[in-house]
Amino acid sequence: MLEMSESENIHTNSNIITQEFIALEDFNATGAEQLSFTAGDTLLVHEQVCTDWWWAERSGCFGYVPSAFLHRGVEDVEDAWQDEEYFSTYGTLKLHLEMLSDRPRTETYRQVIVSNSAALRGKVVMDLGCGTGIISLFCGRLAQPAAVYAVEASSVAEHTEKLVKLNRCEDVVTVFRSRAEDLMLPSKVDVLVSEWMGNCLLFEFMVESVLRVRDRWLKDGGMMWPSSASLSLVPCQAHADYSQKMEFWENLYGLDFSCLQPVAQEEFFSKPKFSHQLDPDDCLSTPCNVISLDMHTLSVSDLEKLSGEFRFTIERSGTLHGFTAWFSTFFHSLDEGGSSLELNTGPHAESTHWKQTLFMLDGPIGVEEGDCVGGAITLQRNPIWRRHMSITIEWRIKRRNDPTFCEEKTKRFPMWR
Ligand SMILES: N=C(N)NC/C=C/[C@H]1O[C@@H](n2cnc3c(N)ncnc32)[C@H](O)[C@@H]1O
Repeated sequence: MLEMSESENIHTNSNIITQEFIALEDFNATGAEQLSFTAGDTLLVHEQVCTDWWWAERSGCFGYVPSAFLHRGVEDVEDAWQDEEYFSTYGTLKLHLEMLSDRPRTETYRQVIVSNSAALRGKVVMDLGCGTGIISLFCGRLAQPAAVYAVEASSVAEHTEKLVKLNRCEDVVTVFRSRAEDLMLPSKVDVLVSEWMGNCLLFEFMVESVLRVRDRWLKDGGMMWPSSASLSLVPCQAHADYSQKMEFWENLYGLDFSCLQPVAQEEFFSKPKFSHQLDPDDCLSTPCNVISLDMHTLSVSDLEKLSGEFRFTIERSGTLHGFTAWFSTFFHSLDEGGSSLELNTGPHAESTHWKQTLFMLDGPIGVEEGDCVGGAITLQRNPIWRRHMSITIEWRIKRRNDPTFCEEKTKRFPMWR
């Protein structure tokens, strides 16, 4: 009769396993014995040959894969959406105060309701993720819709009920405390309005909830507000950030702390910096739209990976420290041929609580007027942590005065996992 410990040794050789893993990002094999895969693929790992390389299978192909790119299956992650934490952050007033204090944001939504007030008469509106209900109250007070469904999953909904009564909208506005995806409604809606935009447009991925609710509850021909959204990018200088976080270590009270610069690079510049206030004078080129989303046709699966190309001509000599991104959203008119309204969170518009997002490169690059910076940006949703993504920027620099020069690099910025 084998002792328990002996039987364990026989059956659990620490290397031989057969376990499903999910690819966190793309891997392109550099040798015949390696196995390529795409972010989100499921791989069957047969043997953890060593710490860094495992023997795995995908759709009948076998090969070595880098273990750092893999994560145990989603069932392993107790809460891929982190809803507990997410909705509790919206349960207090702090974030609502910040959003309500953002005048350009809130005023744009008010303007949308005012300029469509006649067409909203008798319509059914859903305000998805209504928070304190400000957009629903705009509808109830500035237009005459038949009904407004104010949907809010967090505990702030208790306050929303009181605000609806206090502002005499209870006969039009109904508050539903629920995740919008779980709603059972009396009818489909004519208009689905939501303020869902996160850092770099998509962070938090509340947009997935908006699309799912659109597919289930928006009438054919119904209106999405925002109707479309775009992500803009510009090559930029960031002398202040570079000096405060990197040059800072070179001469500290007469001492040399420069050996900490690689640590500073990792700690301060390996992730995007949000709420960055880009000075228009630090734009090295005319910004360009790299991604455009049509909210009437965008699908949830499109959100996994979105990418766009760019090609900038440097318009002023300076230092390329990185790229800055921001978004705009557009609100089409309910009236045929009516003009759209825009909420622009860029450096040339009135500042919003989002400000902009700065992506610092691994080292400043001198650029001259006429140089060309081309490349692509890819927003890759995290296959495990569903509210997160990584942003990869590939860029190459061609110099006007030196046709033989061509520097090509790529950098991946997790936001935030
Ligand atoms: N990040 C920006 N700009 N706005 C975030 C706005 C988020 C608000 O919408 C609510 N919310 C988010 N997702 C859902 C959902 N699926 N169902 C119901 N309520 C939801 C949150 O609790 C916040 O109050």
